[in-house]
Amino acid sequence: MSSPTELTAWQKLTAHKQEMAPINMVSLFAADPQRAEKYTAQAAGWTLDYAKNRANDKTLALLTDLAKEAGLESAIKGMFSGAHINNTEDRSVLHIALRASQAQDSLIVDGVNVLAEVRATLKQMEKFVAQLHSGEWKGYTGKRITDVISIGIGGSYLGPKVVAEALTPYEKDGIKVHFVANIDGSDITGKLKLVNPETTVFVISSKTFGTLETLSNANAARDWFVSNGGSQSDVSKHFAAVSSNVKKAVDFGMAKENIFPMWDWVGGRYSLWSAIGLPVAIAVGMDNFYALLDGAHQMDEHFRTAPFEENLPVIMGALGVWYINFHNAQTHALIPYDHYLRAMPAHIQQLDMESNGKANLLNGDGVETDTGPIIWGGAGTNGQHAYHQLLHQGTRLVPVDFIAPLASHNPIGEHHTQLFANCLSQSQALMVGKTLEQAEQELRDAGATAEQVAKIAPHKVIKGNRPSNTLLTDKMTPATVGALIALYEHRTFVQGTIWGINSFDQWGVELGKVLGTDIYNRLVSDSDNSALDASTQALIKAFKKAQA
Ligand SMILES: O=P(O)(O)OC[C@H]1O[C@H](O)[C@H](O)[C@@H](O)[C@@H]1O
Repeated sequence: MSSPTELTAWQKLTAHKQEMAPINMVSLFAADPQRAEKYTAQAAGWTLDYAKNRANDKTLALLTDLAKEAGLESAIKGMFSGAHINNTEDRSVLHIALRASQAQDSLIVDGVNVLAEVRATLKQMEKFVAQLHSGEWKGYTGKRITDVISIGIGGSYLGPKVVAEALTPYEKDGIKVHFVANIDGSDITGKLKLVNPETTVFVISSKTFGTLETLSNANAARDWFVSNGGSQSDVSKHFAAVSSNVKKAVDFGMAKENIFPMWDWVGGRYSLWSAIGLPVAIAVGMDNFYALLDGAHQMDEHFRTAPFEENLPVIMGALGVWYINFHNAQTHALIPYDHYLRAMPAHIQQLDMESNGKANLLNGDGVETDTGPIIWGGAGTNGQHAYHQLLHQGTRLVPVDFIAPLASHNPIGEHHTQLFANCLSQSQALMVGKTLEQAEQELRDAGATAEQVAKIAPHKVIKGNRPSNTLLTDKMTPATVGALIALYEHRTFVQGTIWGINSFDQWGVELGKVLGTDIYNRLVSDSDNSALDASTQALIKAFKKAQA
């Protein structure tokens, strides 16, 4: 595809931006009493309120046109039918298949019924999880398993960790799940201190079984295991793997039946729905894991079938494009008002930034527009006492997604009502702001002198007109958490399709890996570094001096 800037709708949106410039959101609400109702859409247990955006009916119609002109309808069909939409790796993109296997019999891709493979793997997971929880699975001294340490990084870590945390209220008793990712030895050292080799199982999650961090941590875990009572022949009782590289996992010492398959049509950052989600299934049980898959499937079906005007991923994706490309927004914040979802921004950060951090169109030409924004965020209300100042009065436009459940899993005192009030007040404050007159009046009411009013009031002005979406659900359950993450996956795809980029490869990650190996070799040898830049040479020297 050629640049989206050549699309008619893009050009109309450029002109429309000028039309909209003098209009603020408050006046849009005043002009249309139906606005809140009209700009609300629902799917898979979630309600999206997108009324607090710099958009009117014309904006939304043009954004829908843009998505259509960019080929989103056929891109969605391509994804759901298993077309090789990941064109640089010549692969299908089928995370949707991982959550369709309970609802649909077959999906034939490249001659194979991928849903049959998915179902077989789910059965294998069921067995493993049941054996662990029933105590049938025993450690090398005959004791039942009390702890599982999941070792993986990137998509083989973030998704499972974030979902396991999000589903804390659903944790089953008896087995505690821990996560290790970083090559920093402090990570695994800290976790190993918490567990006993006799009662611990390690799940090594790596699609490639070739990722440096994961292999180093897996080796460290095995060394710890055999130097704390276990023997080499016991390794198979205490180690399982999730990987598409069975040979490497067997070479490590895993029993074949404890290796859970993955497929090249699942991208790392979309893999939590596969056996990469095994730690989640262990933590909350297979019943809840199936509910998670089902929630995501509900969102898939909505995305696949709902008209664009009512389609949550399309609305959110297109509005994102509106801010990134027509208002120069550089970042996008996710603020969950739910303690258990506090790490969600980190998962969506990988999902979105690794997917849409691209500068080439599908045909290889350079893009002419900005693509993926910087995704960031954190739990409300904590952020209100940290970075929200910039959201309200900073010079940058930061569109925000507020995410909140209507009911809490821990309804003590007035906590949840206060939490929810804060969530609503933030989106309201971002939109409404405070005028100079209001600030002056406020100061006068508080007894300030005329001089104080003149001095302080300008600092209290908040321009407002800052956009946000609010996503509400009754309660955070396995199904609603699944649907929420699927919503962001599809939103990412919508934006990538509008920009004409491939959201499913990640070539940019490779250079750092290659150079990392090169520098490592230099740190452990007396190599001639004179050809390197002076800064890197000096830093290598500093490290070597410290080791001497
Ligand atoms: O699962 P693995 O093969 O170990 O990969 C782990 C991670 O490594 C990479 O560097 C990729 O950028 C991620 O997308 C991937 O999830």
